[in-house]
Amino acid sequence: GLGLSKKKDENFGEWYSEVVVHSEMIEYYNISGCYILRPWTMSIWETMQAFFDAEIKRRKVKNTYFPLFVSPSVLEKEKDHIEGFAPEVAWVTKCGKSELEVPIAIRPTSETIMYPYFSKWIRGHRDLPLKLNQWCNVVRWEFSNPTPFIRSREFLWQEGHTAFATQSEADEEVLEILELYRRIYEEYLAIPVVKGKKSELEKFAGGLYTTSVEAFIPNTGRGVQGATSHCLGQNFAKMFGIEFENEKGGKAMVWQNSWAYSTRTIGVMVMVHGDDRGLVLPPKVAAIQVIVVPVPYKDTNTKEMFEACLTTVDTLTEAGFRVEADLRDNYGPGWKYSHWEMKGVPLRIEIGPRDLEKNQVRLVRRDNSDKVDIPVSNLVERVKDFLDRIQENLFDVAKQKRDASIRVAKTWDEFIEALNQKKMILAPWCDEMEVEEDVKKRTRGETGAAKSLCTPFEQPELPEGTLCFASGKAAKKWTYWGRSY
Ligand SMILES: O=C1CCCN[C@@H]1CCCn1cnc2ccccc2c1=O
Repeated sequence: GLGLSKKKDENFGEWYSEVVVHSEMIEYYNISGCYILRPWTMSIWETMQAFFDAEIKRRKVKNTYFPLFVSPSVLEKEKDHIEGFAPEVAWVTKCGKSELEVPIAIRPTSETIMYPYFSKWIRGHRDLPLKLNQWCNVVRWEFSNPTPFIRSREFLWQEGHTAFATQSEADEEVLEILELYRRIYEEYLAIPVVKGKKSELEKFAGGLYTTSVEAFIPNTGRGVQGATSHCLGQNFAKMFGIEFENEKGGKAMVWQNSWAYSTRTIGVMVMVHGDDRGLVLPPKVAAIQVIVVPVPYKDTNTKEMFEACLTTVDTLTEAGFRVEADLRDNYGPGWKYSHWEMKGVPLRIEIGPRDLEKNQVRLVRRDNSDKVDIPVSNLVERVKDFLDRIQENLFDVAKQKRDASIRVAKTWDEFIEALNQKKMILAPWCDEMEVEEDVKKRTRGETGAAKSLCTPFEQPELPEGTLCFASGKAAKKWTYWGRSY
């Protein structure tokens, strides 16, 4: 029947699995770690894609499409780039009944697929900057517990790959793209994120430095890397011989970036905003922002009521909202309320006999259940106001909960205490890699070790003499730590 059998605060993992299925976003698939993305998911993905694609096109990034398959010699071009990831690479070893001479890898990311051609296409400084992006799927055959959207063996993403003549151009773009990722989370998904730099241990090993937007799930006390924007330096240029003749006629290697966000964003949204009645969609990404439900009484004139519903749909559609009416006569209003609440539709409009008489409608908010009767004459402006308030409120509530989950820790004991209370920890750190490795060892447990999440660009004051929470050495920076997905 309708309704969730698990509560968010009691059994988060099962609550999450139920919500993504009952809201008709996901269908489980008979291969572990693979999921069917249903239209309710794809419409969210497409809304974010429309925003991001338009923004990168404004920045003269061009979309391209490279093959899914990569040969081993190319994939393993740079040992240290691939070694940590090798176990996750999926291979095609046969077709039909015959073995392939040479196995072929399925792309887990496209650096090694693209960069031989960057080398071929980039000859002179006029070929720069080269800015390409592709919207595609990637495959990483992970073995840690699969979770819809958050950790799947195949996922959709965009991967941007750019090449510049100078480091400063690359540095500038890294942060421009990171700001777009912040906007996706904060302005579309209504999720607060921290912008920062990854540690040497957590960064993309093939790159120079990694920046990221970090989200947090208060219920599980886990951080989640929301999106990444890497400066690759000249590392891949050296590997693949990507050099150009500069204005002075000399040879120089290019400076590169790569950046991505994926369908993981959607899982974070479900986790942050969902409640015990199901999904809660921010209006900006909701496929249906307003659902109109007739509330017929025993002898009501349903014809007049349905007409009022359809007129409401037309008026709001013309005003630019995504609105539908549920006029199915095989379900009652109560069933419809639960159904559309489970699917997270931000605003419901009820039209009953009394509403018809008074030429009004009832608005019901999904986020806080507020309801108000409004005259039909004010319909468009009140619906716009309600949807804007829902979008803001979802962000404000999520930010309040995230901020309440942050603890400052200056000593190891304070750190462990906060970790056990499922907090995101801001701690002064000496920035030594061995110390971070030690923290991982000392916090290893059945729910996973703590790791650094990022060093926020917004650094609080670090008084002279502040000591590292883990090593006792002189602290160099404030860094966020926590368990993570
Ligand atoms: O994040 C991004 C942004 C988009 C382009 N790629 C970079 C870095 C990807 C790092 N990575 C991540 N998993 C992998 C898994 C198998 C093989 C290689 C890799 C791998 O290189």
